Amino acid sequence: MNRDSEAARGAGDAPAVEVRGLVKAYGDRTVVKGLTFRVRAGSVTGFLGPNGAGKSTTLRMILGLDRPTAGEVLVAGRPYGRLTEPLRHVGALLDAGAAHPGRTARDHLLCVAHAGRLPRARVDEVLAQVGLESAARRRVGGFSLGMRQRLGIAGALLGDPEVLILDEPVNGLDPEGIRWLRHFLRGLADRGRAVLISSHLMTETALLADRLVVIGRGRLLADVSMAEFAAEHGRSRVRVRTDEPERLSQALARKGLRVVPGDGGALEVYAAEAAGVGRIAAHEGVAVLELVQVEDSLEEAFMRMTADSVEYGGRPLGEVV
Ligand SMILES: Nc1ncnc2c1ncn2[C@@H]1O[C@H](COP(=O)(O)OP(=O)(O)OP(=O)(O)O)[C@@H](O)[C@H]1O
Repeated sequence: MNRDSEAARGAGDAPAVEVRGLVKAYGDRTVVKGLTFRVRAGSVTGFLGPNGAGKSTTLRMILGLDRPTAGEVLVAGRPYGRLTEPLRHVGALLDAGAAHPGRTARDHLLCVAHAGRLPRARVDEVLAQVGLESAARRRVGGFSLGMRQRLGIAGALLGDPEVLILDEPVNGLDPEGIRWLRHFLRGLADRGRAVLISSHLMTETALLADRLVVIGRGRLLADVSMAEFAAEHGRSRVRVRTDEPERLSQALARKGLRVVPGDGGALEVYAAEAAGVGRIAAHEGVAVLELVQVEDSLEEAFMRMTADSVEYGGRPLGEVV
């Protein structure tokens, strides 16, 4: 049986990564506080949280680079340290700047393959997979950030792993690079691999992931599909502008709608439909100058969800909710 069908067969069985009650304390400071979540085969999971939420610490524990204070992580059903051929189970990109600048891309990957006792033939395969064949004999020092990301991903793929973990993979990628990454990761997931990508930006995660694990201050805030997150947290409001805002505001409030002042003298009406707001205005005899249905962006929903857990955050000006 080839690895693709093996991995596909794994989909739906045991989770590719299982994080159970994970805790990490540095001295008297606990930065990961009882995290439990799963990363499934066949999906791209976004691991999302504001700066300092504990993402990198968690990834390091998944990869056996840091020891949990409590709890455990299982990769393919076992702790990382008990995997006999770890690079065949999980590949990771934690720091795209890790390659020696004086080495060529190919030599860098040959070193990684050698250290991991992986076949040399994989080097040319992964270079082709990430589209770096033509740059294989160039020194890494001259690479753009996007090329370094591709090289880092190539390194993570050397063992043809079931699980791919990428820390902030979008850093340095231009829109074309992001598009490439989306298709690339989707392709891996479609072939039954589990992909976990960390980020502190919802917009870029939404482009790449079909599942979301959101953390804030070391705690789990959500473990949902992208579609569920959008359905639960995307909020709809109506922006309406009139030359009699006071009167319209009172009329809307009488109907039980929550109204707050918006930009440029407009009113923001929460949990409302534009047609309903238009009818109330007509009934009140107030001229409507602008009437727009506004959907909250996923980024706004994410920021609201993590508002209490931003380490060095300030309160946004004009907060209306
Ligand atoms: N070796 C360490 N010793 C002490 N504190 C640490 C150590 N490593 C991380 N921390 C702290 O743990 C917290 C979580 O850090 P971590 O790097 O895991 O967050 P993150 O979510 O990856 O953030 P970012 O998006 O900024 O990379 C931070 O407050 C950080 O200062």
